[in-house]
Amino acid sequence: MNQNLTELDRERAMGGTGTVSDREVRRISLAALGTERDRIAGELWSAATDTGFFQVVDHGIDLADVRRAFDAAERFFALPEDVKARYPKRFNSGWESMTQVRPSIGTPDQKESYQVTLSNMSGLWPTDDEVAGFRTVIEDFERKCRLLAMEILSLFADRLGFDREFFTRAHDPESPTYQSTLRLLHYFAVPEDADLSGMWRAGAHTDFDCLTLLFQRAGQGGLQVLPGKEARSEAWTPIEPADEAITCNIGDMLMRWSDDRLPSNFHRVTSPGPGEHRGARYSIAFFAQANKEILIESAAGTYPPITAEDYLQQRISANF
Ligand SMILES: O=C(O)CCC(=O)C(=O)O
Ligand SMILES: [Fe+2]
Repeated sequence: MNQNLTELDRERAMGGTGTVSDREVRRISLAALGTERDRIAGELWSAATDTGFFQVVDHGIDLADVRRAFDAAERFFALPEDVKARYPKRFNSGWESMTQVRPSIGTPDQKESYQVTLSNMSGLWPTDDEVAGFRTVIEDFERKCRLLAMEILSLFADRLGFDREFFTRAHDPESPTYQSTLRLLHYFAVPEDADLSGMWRAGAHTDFDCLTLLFQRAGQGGLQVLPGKEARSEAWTPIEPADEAITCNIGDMLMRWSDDRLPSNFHRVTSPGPGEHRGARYSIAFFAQANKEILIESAAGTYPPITAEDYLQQRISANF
């Protein structure tokens, strides 16, 4: 059922350049999660309610696993176009190149992506001859990201008055209705003489999901964020990429579920400016998106209830 999504109106209004503003990017260590759960939950809640984004370190995903996933992604994107075209995007799985047009800016993101949604991968995995070991590495990384995302969401569940396993049940990977997605992203290198005016590597948007884990590589900057509460300021803060930190975004599903207590935040990826590094940029995002049949309800009635399936359908069709 189609509803008029306020998120789309918000996004359409966010196409300007805005300004750049330094803000503190909170880094939260998860090392003591076993013994200091309440303290860490408090730190995450405070960062998330203030700004909607934060970084986690000591998160339990080994750097070697992150590097293996990036290596697999680079080998996939290095395939000839006609090979990648054997695995075309189908809903939120498979490969696409320059087809995502954000409602904010109306021009295609200057990137290609390959998405993995476990319930919808039939015929979409490259063969071992094309990219050796790809499926094993990526499935393993998806699982590690999912477990971490569920851990972080369980800390929010406590504060929202949900039981600790609430989000884990809502993101069940064994179900054919699973729709959480691991997305590999490749932003193209930019030739010296290219005119980039009006072009974005990724136009301003909020994520459709509950929580995003975003992995960036040192030296490949460009991500800028705008805290949910300060969206009107259009003052964007660059996030310095670091291999060991995961940048976390609250997405719109969780904003709805929390009656806006946890604001989603706008973010975007700029094209290299004059004198900036023009090489390729790779990133990986895990989107925790509740299974299709799950009803996203806001207790105080800020939003009408909607199934996660309808919600995602509408957001995806506004982008592709
Ligand atoms: O590549 C990035 O740093 C951001 C990607 C992103 O925001 C997205 O795909 O939703
Ligand atoms: Fe995003």
